[in-house]
Amino acid sequence: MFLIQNLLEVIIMNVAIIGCGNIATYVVNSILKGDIKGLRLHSIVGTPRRTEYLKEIAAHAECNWTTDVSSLKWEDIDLIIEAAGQKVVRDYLLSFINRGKHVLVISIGALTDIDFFKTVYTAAKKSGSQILLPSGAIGGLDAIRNAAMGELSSVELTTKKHPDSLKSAPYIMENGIDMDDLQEDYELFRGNALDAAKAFPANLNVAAALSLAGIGPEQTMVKIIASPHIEMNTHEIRATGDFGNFYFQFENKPSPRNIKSSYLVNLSVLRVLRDFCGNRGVFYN
Ligand SMILES: NC(=O)C1=CN([C@@H]2O[C@H](COP(=O)(O)OP(=O)(O)OC[C@H]3O[C@@H](n4cnc5c(N)ncnc54)[C@H](O)[C@@H]3O)[C@@H](O)[C@H]2O)C=CC1
Ligand SMILES: O=C([O-])CC(=O)C(=O)O
Repeated sequence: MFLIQNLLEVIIMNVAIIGCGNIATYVVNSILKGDIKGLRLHSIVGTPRRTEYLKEIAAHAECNWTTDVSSLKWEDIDLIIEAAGQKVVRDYLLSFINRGKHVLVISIGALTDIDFFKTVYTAAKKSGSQILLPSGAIGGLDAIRNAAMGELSSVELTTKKHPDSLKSAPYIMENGIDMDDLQEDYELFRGNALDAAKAFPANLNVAAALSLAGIGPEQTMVKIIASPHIEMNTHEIRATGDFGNFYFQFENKPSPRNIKSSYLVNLSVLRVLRDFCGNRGVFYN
């Protein structure tokens, strides 16, 4: 086993990271510190305003910088990490896969469009690409998937976040919701995971991940609460089926670089990348 581990670690993959925000910065730091053996930083794609900080920390890495995904040097890249938002997934994921690249997708909300998901899945089977979907800010998806092998009758997610984390969401803007003077919990949204991931694209990717593991985006029910006194990003999952029922509660610290995202997401991406690179000999799911 020890020998196999060492052999696996010799295989180095060139990685391109899209996004220069919280998750991208965490991943770049992890690669540069040697926390993900098997990955070499090849390219970083960022919007001009956001690249400066990352350029400082990656100053000594021989890394290509670009502001445009289409200008990546494809032939040298093995793995692409999307840490930029659902639009990037919708715009580019299929082209990555058709080129045979492996892709880690963190903005899973884009995959709630089932026709898009099927197209991506079919293309990946054809090209041999692996699509890595971290569980992100939640967990328990193994239990959801297990339960879905039988009759999984209901899956519900209740997400509670501070209004500051939610106020730039399209749903808030479009409905002119003012949360500045909120004194108590306020239910913002009740609907399915498909609509939740669209309405709160930077907040409800968890709903998408949960739904794809279980009974799908249209059947998975979501409640979103703005909570002015809460300090943690809280996600509660309830599921019922012929197995019985379960309840998970996640009380996540917000990431220091982005209060919208839980720090657990960064750890989840790190863990998936380590597993993918074979740094661990055991596959957990
Ligand atoms: N699956 C999950 O549990 C979670 C998923 N997410 C997703 O991860 C995404 C990233 O999260 P954070 O790093 O915390 O957000 P962030 O806002 O700190 O960073 C996102 C970065 O992507 C950049 N970006 C946007 N479009 C781009 C493009 N076309 N090319 C290059 N860069 C682009 C932005 O300028 C920004 O710097 C979120 O937008 C959200 O969709 C976030 C938290 C949990
Ligand atoms: O980080 C979180 O708590 C959840 C989140 O933003 C998302 O799912 O997009």
